[in-house]
Parts: sequence; structure tokens; C-alpha cells
Amino acid sequence: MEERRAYMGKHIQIFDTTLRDGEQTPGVSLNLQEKYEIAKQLAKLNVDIIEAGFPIASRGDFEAVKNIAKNVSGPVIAGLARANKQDIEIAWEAVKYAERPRIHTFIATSDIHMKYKLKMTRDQVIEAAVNAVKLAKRFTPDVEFSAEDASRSDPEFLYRIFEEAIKAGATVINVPDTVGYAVPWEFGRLIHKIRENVPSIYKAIISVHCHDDLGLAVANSLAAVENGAQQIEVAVNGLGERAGNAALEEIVMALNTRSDFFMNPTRIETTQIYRTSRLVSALTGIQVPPNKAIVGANAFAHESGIHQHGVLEEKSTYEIMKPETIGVSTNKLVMGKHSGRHAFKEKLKEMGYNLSDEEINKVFQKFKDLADKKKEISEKDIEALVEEEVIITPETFKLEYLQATSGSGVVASAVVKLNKMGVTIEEAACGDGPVDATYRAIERACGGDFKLVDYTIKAVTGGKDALGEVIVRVEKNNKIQIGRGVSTDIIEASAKAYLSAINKIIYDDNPYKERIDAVQ
Ligand SMILES: CC(=O)SCCNC(=O)CCNC(=O)[C@H](O)C(C)(C)COP(=O)(O)OP(=O)(O)OC[C@H]1O[C@@H](n2cnc3c(N)ncnc32)[C@H](O)[C@@H]1OP(=O)(O)O
Ligand SMILES: CC(C)C(=O)C(=O)O
Ligand SMILES: [Mg+2]
Repeated sequence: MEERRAYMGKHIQIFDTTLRDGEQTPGVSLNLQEKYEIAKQLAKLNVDIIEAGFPIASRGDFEAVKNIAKNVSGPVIAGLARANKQDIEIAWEAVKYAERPRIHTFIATSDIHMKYKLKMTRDQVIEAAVNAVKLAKRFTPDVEFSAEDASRSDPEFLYRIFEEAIKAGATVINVPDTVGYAVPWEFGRLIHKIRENVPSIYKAIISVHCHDDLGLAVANSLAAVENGAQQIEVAVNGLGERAGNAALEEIVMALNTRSDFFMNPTRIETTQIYRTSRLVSALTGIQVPPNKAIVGANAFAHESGIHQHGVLEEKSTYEIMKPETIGVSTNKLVMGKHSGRHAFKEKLKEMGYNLSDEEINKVFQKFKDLADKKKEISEKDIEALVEEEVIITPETFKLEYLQATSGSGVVASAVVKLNKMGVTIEEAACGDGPVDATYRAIERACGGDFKLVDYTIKAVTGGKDALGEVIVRVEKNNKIQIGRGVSTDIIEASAKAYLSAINKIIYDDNPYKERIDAVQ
């Protein structure tokens, strides 16, 4: 208790790694524009640090980090680097434009990693870490050092390398449970021991980075907070390598809901949590399971009679958090065909969107089109429309016309007309069902060798006239892009999703892309 009191009042820093470790989720690949959209939303969420990427990993990663550093203000912008000169110099070239740049350098400290992967002795690893921190420090005062696989490292060696890293200038010491092996009591004790055994630790912030291989990432992070960790590394929706990282929304809401127990608050704007989760899910194509804590569709649903009765009498019988706290509105004001621009604008504002007039006009037009097909428009529908509008994909091919025919005992067929820079291309095809026929016709019209890797469809709301949301993964030359489409017609939603993935592939292959970005 005494110890906990010592940390009272200091806020817990939320280090978001959705754009770096989160992007290491198998099957996820975000382009420059998508990373920028997520980074802007993370700034609205008020995270303390955005780890924008690993600049040495690819030209695309470098450009994305640089773009975020230049254009996103508020949070510290960090770039990851191995403990070597080239990684650190390139990370700096990318993050140096930020108001507050951070270089995050790492090297593994467990015997397994040092022997088999790095093929380095303990002394060599210490030397590399110290040189890396010193070099990074020449560029920026804000340097984070991570001991990869810390939870499986010899604690005595960890104390030694952390002490040396701090003496070399590290301001944040990160303790990763890289393979999600730790259990909470053990991990908490490790943080406690680091505080006791690293003499210079008072000069640095202790951070933790937990993976979810045993489903313990959040529990381990909270155990670390209990023992003095002041920064938690997280990813939205728990994305990340293998089973993922500690989920941002779970950590934040645990600290927020149990503020009677955890005495340190975060600075997160919790009403932006739900929107951030939706955006990340739409752009990564990784759906949030309905039973996911905080942001899952069922997180605030009460199914059984006894629970419903309790909630009707008094919400706190079964609700420990209010949906409004994470930005899920319970306001039932529905919009429809006769709603005007003012009411729509007001609704968007109330839902927490901050759109330009041009964006509002575009979404309003889509809203009116939808209102012609659907009687009542819910907030979920509006969210889907906003996401479709705000997530811009450069459109080489635009869908002009689609007709698909199917039925029992008939061969499905489709006709599509695509507009490519003012020229209409028309193609038809037969297929195994209307979606297959449509996709074959689109492939013919686009003239590419595209492979559909994954297709999912879900209804945005209930009812027969619900918006259908289709998410696809499309591959060409070993590169995968995600596409998303929404429409009350699921064949049209499927076509839009396929085309958006194809457009991204074409954009990605375009050697003049940087010029196009500059013009846009
Ligand atoms: C725990 C984590 O999440 S770490 C981050 C993981 N993220 C990524 O790997 C991002 C994607 N990776 C990549 O694009 C590539 O792996 C790159 C560009 C980073 C490196 O590519 P390559 O130079 O071809 O090396 P490759 O990936 O095959 O091997 C890694 C090399 O880095 C070394 N290395 C690994 N970690 C470190 C470190 N922290 N510090 C210094 N060297 C390291 C390895 O020993 C190996 O060295 P070697 O080439 O001399 O044998
Ligand atoms: C780079 C480090 C912090 C990492 O992602 C890990 O160890 O899991
Ligand atoms: Mg990690």
C-alpha cells in the first residue's frame, strides 16, 4: 500500500504500438494514408506516445513514419530501431520532424535469443545497447531502450544492462514480455526487483510491453503498474505479433473503472475509444469478436431475463461501465429520409466526429441515398458511411454499374461497368454464385491477376434492410491489400470491397505514387 501511495497522482503513459507491433498481426498491411488516419485518431484519443513504425523495415514504413511525424501533433512520435547505427540513423531521419521525437532501440537479453539469434555474448549485447542509446541520444533527448524477451532473461543481467542503458542516456526502460510467457505475480515482482536493483532507475520511466500468448497481457501490464511501471505499451483491439499485445481499451478502462484501486489515471479521452476501435478494425480488416471486452458488440448487451430485469430497475446492477464513457451513444434520436443537413451535422457532432464541410457534404449525400432504401438510419449506419468516406483509397477504377443474376438452377452471371479515368470498361462473366461472377467480371475489366484470399460479410445493424459490410483480402505478387465496401445490396458491397482492394494494389505498384500523394 505504501508503495502504491508513492506513485499516486502520476499519470500512466499510454504508448500505442498499433502502427508498429499491431501491424505485425499476420495478414495486416496498412498503407501511408491508412496509417495517417489511424495516427490522427490516436491523437484525438490523446495517447501519450504513438510508435509510428519501424523505419528501416521498408521504404513504405519509413515514409509513413515521416508523414506522421510531420503532420500529427500532440503525442510523442516514436520510431523503432535495432541496436545498430543504420537503424538508428534511419529512425531519426523519419521521426525528426515530430514536435517531440523518440527513438526506441532494442536488443534481446535472454540467453536463448543471445545464443541462437544474435550469436552474441552478454558483454557484446551490453556494448551494442550502450552504443545504440548513445547514438540515439545524439539525435534526441527522448530515448527508449527495450530488453527484448526480458521476462525470460537472467534478472541480474537485466539489472546490469538497464543500469548501463540509463547511464548512456535512456529515459525510458522497457520490459517486454515478448513471448507472453510471464504470469502476473512473477511479472509484477520483476518490475519491483528492477526498481530495487537498478541504482539509476529513478532517472528513467519504467515501461512494459506484454504479449497475449497465454491471455495474460492485460493482467501482466496491470501487475506491473501495481509495482511502479509508469508506461504501458498497448495496441488497439489487442492487435500485434501472434496473439497480440495488451489491448489499449482494456488497459485504459481497467485503470479508469477501478480508479479506487489503481491510483494513477491515464490521459486518454475515453469517449474516443469505440471510434478508434472501429477505425482500426475497418482499416486492418481484423474484425472485433462480439464478446471482446469493452469494444465487442455484446460488451454492453444484456441477454438473460434476470439481467435485463436488474438493468431496467438500476443499470449498475449489471453494468460496471457506462457505454457513453467509451463513446457508444445510447441516444435513440433516429435519422431518416426527411432529416435535413443541420440535424445531420448536429448528429455527427454529437457522435464525436469532427469533419470538414466537404466531408460532411459527401457523407450527407450518402446518407440521403441510404435513406431512400432504409426507413430508419441508426448511428451504426452513420458510422459505416463516415468510415467509407473518410477512408480514402485512390480510385483508379470506379464502379459505374453492376447487374448480377442468380437463382436455383441457373448459372449466376454478372455485368459490370467500371470507369477508369473517364473511360468506361464493360465486362461480363459467369460464376459459382453472384459474388464469384461479379469478381470474375471485375478481374476481366481491371486486367490483373488478383487472388481473393479472404471474404467476410456482416450486417451493420439488424433488419432486412440493414447495411451489409464486406471485408476482403486480395493478393497480387505476394502482397495483400484489404478492401471494404458497404451497401444495402450485399453484391454491390462485395464489388466495392473487391475494387477498393484492387485500387490499393494498383496504387501501391505505382512508381509515381509519391507525386500523386503530394498532389492530393
Ligand atoms: C520483438 C519484435 O517485435 S522486433 C520487431 C519485429 N519487426 C520486424 O521484424 C519488422 C519487419 N522486418 C524486416 O523487414 C526485416 O527483418 C528487417 C528489415 C528489420 C531486417 O532484415 P534483414 O537485414 O534481411 O535481416 P533478418 O530479418 O533476416 O535478420 C535479422 C538480423 O538482425 C539482427 N538483429 C535482430 N534483432 C536485433 C537487434 N535488436 N539489434 C541488432 N541486431 C538485431 C539478427 O541477428 C539478424 O542479423 P544477421 O543478418 O547479421 O544475421
Ligand atoms: C520491440 C519490442 C519492444 C517488442 O515488440 C517485443 O519485445 O515484443
Ligand atoms: Mg512486441
